[in-house]
Amino acid sequence: MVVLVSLSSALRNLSYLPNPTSKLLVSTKICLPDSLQIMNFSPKSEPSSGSSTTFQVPGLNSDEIDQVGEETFRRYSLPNIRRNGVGVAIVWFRNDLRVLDNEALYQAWISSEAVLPVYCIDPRLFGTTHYFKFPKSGALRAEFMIQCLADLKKNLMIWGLNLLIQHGKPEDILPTIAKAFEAHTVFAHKETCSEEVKVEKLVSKALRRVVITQGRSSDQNPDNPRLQLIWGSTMYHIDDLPSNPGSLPDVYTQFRKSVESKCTVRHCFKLPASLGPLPSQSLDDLGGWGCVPSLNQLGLYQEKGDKGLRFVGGENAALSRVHEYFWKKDLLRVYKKTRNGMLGLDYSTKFSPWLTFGNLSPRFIYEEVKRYEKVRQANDSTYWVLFELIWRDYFIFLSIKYGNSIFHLGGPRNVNSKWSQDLILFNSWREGRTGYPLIDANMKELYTTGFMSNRGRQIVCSFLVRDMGIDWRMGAEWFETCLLDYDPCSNYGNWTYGAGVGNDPREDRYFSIPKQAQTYDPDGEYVAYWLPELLALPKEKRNSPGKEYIQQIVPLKFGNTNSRSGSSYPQMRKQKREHKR
Ligand SMILES: Cc1cc2nc3c(=O)[nH]c(=O)nc-3n(C[C@H](O)[C@H](O)[C@H](O)COP(=O)(O)OP(=O)(O)OC[C@H]3O[C@@H](n4cnc5c(N)ncnc54)[C@H](O)[C@@H]3O)c2cc1C
Ligand SMILES: Nc1ncnc2c1ncn2[C@@H]1O[C@H](COP(=O)(O)OP(=O)(O)OP(=O)(O)O)[C@@H](O)[C@H]1O
Repeated sequence: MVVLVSLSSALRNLSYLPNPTSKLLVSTKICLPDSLQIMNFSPKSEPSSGSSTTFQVPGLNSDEIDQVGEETFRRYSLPNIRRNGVGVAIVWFRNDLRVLDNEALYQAWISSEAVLPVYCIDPRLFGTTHYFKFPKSGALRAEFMIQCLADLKKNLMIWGLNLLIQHGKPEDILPTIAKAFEAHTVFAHKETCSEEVKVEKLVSKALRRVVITQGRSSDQNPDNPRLQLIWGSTMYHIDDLPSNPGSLPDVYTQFRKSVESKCTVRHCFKLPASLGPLPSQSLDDLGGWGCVPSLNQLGLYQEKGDKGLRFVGGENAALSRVHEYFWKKDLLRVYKKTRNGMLGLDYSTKFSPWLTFGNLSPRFIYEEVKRYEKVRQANDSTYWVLFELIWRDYFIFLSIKYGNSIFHLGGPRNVNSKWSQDLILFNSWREGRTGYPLIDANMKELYTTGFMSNRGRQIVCSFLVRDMGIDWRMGAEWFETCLLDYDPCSNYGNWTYGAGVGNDPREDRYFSIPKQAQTYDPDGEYVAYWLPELLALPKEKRNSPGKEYIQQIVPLKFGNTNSRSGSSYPQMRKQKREHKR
């Protein structure tokens, strides 16, 4: 009856089904690409200059990851809860690839007798970016997504369900499935940007055309399935905001103070003992459950990077990273002091890729911070993780307030500036060949791993838009391709902010490279890690190697000295106004 079997045993027996209650599941295999058949977690210690190994995030082995998953799910289980619904409900998984604190999944379960979880591999995700036609999803992010799907399928099976994986547009797939399964509702999480909202509208419209006749009594159920959208991506719920998103303050600090004083964070949704059963209908007409795709099947190829961070996708890895960062390594205690680092696993939480795919709920992080504050200590650092998550909320809500203007050149403030689209300059930035080690190292890290620190992102953004004068959207779209944690709201929100077309009260944010290097990479450890040719240089020369490195492609806007001391630059006046985020 209780379906919560050991994650370790489920992994070991990937081809068997842990839930004996479901007829459909018997003899079904989790169909995984070869690269996922054995997830071999091999944690390594911290990176150091010159080392060329990859470092897995989280740095736990597979048994530890399973154990953390099991313990967390146990803490969040609510075995006595009863469902009271009828018929079949569909869960359309989008950027909410988790079981815990997933309100769409919970609502589907409570309002039905059987739940069918579905994921659509939408070809539009693998098209090109809007203006500059870069790949819309780089191979690293696609690989992370594949891992998320495999992990979700596994967790759903543990809870008595499965994941139907289909290739195609949700507006084509969901109505067909709703019809075949006579579903009364498709539950999904609401998104905010126009591309995603457009798909929601198309799905909703297509569902309205589906007429379900069989087995329904008209007084109990509507004739056609409906799309029920649920809010679930932010820490503060949209319905709890002090005003509707259209009237929210433009400036972050005002937004933060307002939500902190007037709102509370809702509790996470707990889990019943089983989410099953699945609907009794056969999936034969749909070709079975579908496979977790391989990178090849998505038309992508990724050379294996041999250094830097390697994130593991999925909810179990996400929960394990929270456990590792907060409890095992006790790093939450010092987060505020370390968060501006650039090298290694532990200077910051690294939660962002899992937040983007919804493997991790921000409310869960909030509850873990509060638990840590009770059990261990509360200080500036414990608060600061929440402070940063409010930045994330802020950009999500701003995307509602400002709509498509966050993607436009003039940004939300419709600023009219001159920008260049010089491809020689842009490509030198993109490929890490600018002649500035701090820029080049960060861009190589992004390309190799799909990740870059927040400090690095601010520096390379400032360099591209302020020193090179390049159209900020080129930078934003390259980030869209490469980042594992790419999220339209945070990405375009931060880029408009950095380019001076967003809602930053300071319009002249300039990050001086020599000053940044001196403060955040004083011994050149970071640049030498990504640019091993600098290793042989004395530490103080690595960020200002002169002729020992490639020629600088542009001078810096406020002086081009690479002196280690930041105090004598003509740009100091500007630097004092650098916004410390
Ligand atoms: C130009 C630029 C582009 C960016 N693009 C993205 C993006 O596409 N997706 C994304 O998630 N973040 C983006 N960020 C924000 C930030 O850099 C990353 O969230 C952060 O580096 C992720 O690392 P972490 O999880 O270790 O962060 P931590 O420092 O540990 O912060 C914890 C969490 O707070 C949130 N957070 C922190 N800083 C920000 C911020 N400035 N804006 C929004 N949320 C924040 C993230 O969810 C993060 O996981 C961008 C920043 C810049 C300057
Ligand atoms: N999730 C998303 N990720 C990236 N870009 C998005 C997303 N959602 C919407 N956009 C962008 O929003 C814009 C669509 O808005 P709009 O209709 O104003 O554009 P458009 O008229 O096609 O663009 P333009 O007139 O600027 O060429 C596009 O730039 C599109 O790429």
